[in-house]
Amino acid sequence: MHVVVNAAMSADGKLSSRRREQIRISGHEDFARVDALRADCDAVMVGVGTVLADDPHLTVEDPDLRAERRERGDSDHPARVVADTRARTPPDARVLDDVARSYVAVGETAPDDRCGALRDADAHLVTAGTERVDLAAALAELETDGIDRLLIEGGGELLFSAFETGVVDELSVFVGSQIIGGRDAPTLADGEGFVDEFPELTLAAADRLDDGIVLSYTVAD
Ligand SMILES: NC(=O)C1=CN([C@@H]2O[C@H](COP(=O)(O)OP(=O)(O)OC[C@H]3O[C@@H](n4cnc5c(N)ncnc54)[C@H](OP(=O)(O)O)[C@@H]3O)[C@@H](O)[C@H]2O)C=CC1
Ligand SMILES: Nc1nc(O)c(N)c(N[C@@H]2O[C@H](COP(=O)(O)O)[C@@H](O)[C@H]2O)n1
Repeated sequence: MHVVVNAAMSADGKLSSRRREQIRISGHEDFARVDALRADCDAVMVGVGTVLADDPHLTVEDPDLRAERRERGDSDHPARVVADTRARTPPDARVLDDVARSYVAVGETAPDDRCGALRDADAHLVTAGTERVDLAAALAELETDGIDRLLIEGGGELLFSAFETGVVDELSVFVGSQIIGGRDAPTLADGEGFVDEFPELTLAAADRLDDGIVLSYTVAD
């Protein structure tokens, strides 16, 4: 599976504020770039923290991009995937609506009643890991379902795990022109943090967009 990470961060590296509410960091051009990235993927993944904070939809906005997907035999929208160990995704979350296929990756001890409620909402459950969703195992399971290209959009906890697990092939990050600040505000990679063996990136491009810049990297194996 090819895994692309995309995020938007402030000039001081924050994905949102300490209130963990969605903040518009990207401008129109960057949102259009993200829409094209989504359209190029088989699935878009976020952590349950982002679902609870933002209630995202994770679909493709541009009708032309949807038409191109149909022309190549794909559904209008990529599938949505939530990493959610304890099955906390609300069954009425937008990410579970019927416009696209939805997966929730849960842990082995996720409560049966909450898993049942997610199945009732037509979510496809993938079970992997105990303390936290085992990303490598979950992604391997998704690959058997035809997901070959995955976009992970955040938040900071999930992105750290993705880098820690070594599943990321590419990173693109829009750096906006504002300061958000806050020691508890989410950053691109939160989690425990690395103390050595830092994932190494190769800068492939730096493109000015809106009032910011998109940095595109490949990730060393
Ligand atoms: N600017 C941007 O581009 C973006 C900003 N955001 C912002 O980020 C914030 C949310 O980020 P954050 O709070 O870090 O939440 P995340 O979306 O990263 O979700 C984290 C949660 O996912 C669950 N999870 C399951 N498996 C794993 C795993 N293997 N590794 C890590 N987490 C796992 C955990 O909950 P559990 O243990 O219960 O499973 C964890 O607490 C919001 O404020 C949102 O607005 C989000 C996306 C993009
Ligand atoms: N690319 C980007 N730029 C920003 O400024 C953002 N705040 C985000 N946030 C992410 O987009 C998701 C919302 O998706 P929908 O519009 O609902 O499809 C949100 O949950 C974050 O993942 N992204």
